[in-house]
Amino acid sequence: YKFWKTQPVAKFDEKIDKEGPIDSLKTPADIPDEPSPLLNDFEWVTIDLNKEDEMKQVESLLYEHYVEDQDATFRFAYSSRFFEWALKPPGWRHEYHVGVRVRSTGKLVAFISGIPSLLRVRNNKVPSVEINFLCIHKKLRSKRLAPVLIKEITRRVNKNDIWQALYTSGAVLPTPVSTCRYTHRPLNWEKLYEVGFSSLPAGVTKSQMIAKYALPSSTKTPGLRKMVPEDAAQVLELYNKFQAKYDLVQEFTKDELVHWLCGPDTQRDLEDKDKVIVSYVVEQDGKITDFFSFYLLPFTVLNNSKYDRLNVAYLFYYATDAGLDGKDDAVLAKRLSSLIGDALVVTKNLKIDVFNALTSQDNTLFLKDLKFGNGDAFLNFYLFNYKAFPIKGGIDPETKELDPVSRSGVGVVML
Ligand SMILES: CCCCCCCCCCCCCC(=O)SCCNC(=O)CCNC(=O)[C@H](O)C(C)(C)COP(=O)(O)OP(=O)(O)OC[C@H]1O[C@@H](n2cnc3c(N)ncnc32)[C@H](O)[C@@H]1OP(=O)(O)O
Ligand SMILES: Cc1c(COc2ccc(F)c(F)c2F)oc2cccc(OCCCNCc3cccnc3)c12
Repeated sequence: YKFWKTQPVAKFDEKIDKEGPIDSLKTPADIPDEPSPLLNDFEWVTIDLNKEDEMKQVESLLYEHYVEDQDATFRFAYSSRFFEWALKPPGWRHEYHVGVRVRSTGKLVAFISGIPSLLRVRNNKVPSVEINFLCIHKKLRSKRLAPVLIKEITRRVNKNDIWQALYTSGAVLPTPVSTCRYTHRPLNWEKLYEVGFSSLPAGVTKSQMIAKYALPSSTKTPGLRKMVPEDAAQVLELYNKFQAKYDLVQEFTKDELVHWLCGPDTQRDLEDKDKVIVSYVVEQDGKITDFFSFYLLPFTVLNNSKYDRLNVAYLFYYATDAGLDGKDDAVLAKRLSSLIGDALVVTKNLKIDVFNALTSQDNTLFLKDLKFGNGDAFLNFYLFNYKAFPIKGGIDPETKELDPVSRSGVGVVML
């Protein structure tokens, strides 16, 4: 850890006595006005995501060079439409969209991004940024460029008097504040089998697997309907009450909640199947008692003769007033199984192939019941320049199996 050893992050197995910033003596005046030097052939740029061609360049860089599964069978296919949502929430800043170009050709070869976020870590409010989409062209890997990108976005963020960050990664780095497990609920099992994601257990036929994952064609929750921006005040109140139980939470203004759950203004009138974010509420007697949301982010299927794309939905934020008294988990589990069960029906009808969820939030209460299978990968949550006691990730630390009893303290969902 030649780079991470030099950063204000908790060292591995470091015992901490209290929670809070690690470095807290700097002010923006201490921060350099200039970026670190790059190798001569390269130059720093601020990407202007309001320019279609620059948005396209970010999309293309990540389309070819972003996160793959370890067998290099699938790669995330983030689109410009997704970045309009993920990288331009209320309060977004151009300077947090950092690129590296080849000086002579202008080719974009690296990117890293940040968005402003007000975190709550247990009882402390932590103004921060969420760092995501760190990507270096495959031909420029293992040249220590990642630390340079991380230092540059840190410099730009510090200049604005922000000193903490939240990020996730499959990579193991010093030091996760929480670790969650990937889980998957097949919707189109046959396609998952044909692309090599799902396997056929011994002694089971394909039609038995297809029957196992069958779903009703319509939802069952009375009062379930699509969310509209006018619902935001009630949804925000419900979200805040429901998320109060978690240790790591992203706090939203009403405008931020509308952005994250209803999408950018420009995408409001799209059909659900073309949206990046889909949200539903349950309204009973004029009162919103529940909501759920999921985002749509496909995978490119690498070298498969029949399919080149996998349609994936990811569970995003949800809440129900069934769980607010915190007394009876059985009532909460039953309500969530029914609610998220309807989310499966909605995504199946949108021709989604698999519905993904982490073991965060209250998910371990319903994952088994709804036939989510455990993935073989984990997502680590990290805080930059902030010491925090470990936060439960919904899995048993030893066995890595789901932990429906102590559940998770992670309320935030990263894209
Ligand atoms: C206050 C504001 C603070 C803001 C900043 C907060 C921190 C944000 C941190 C970033 C959050 C990102 C969140 C996401 O986007 S996670 C998604 C990351 N992107 C991908 O996985 C896409 C495909 N992979 C690549 O593009 C490259 O492999 C990347 C760019 C990932 C590394 O490039 P490369 O493979 O060419 O390596 P290197 O030679 O340049 O550098 C090697 C050094 O980099 C450390 N490394 C490797 N992978 C990661 C990683 N995912 N997070 C943090 N550090 C990482 C590694 O431990 C080593 O350091 P050390 O072991 O020597 O110490
Ligand atoms: C990613 C991901 C997976 C992998 O899922 C599949 C992989 C291959 C498939 F063929 C397939 F059908 C999957 F569903 O299952 C998940 C379950 C819950 C949440 C998941 O990802 C949350 C979004 C992670 N942000 C992207 C990212 C990923 C790694 C590091 N940094 C950022 C995932």
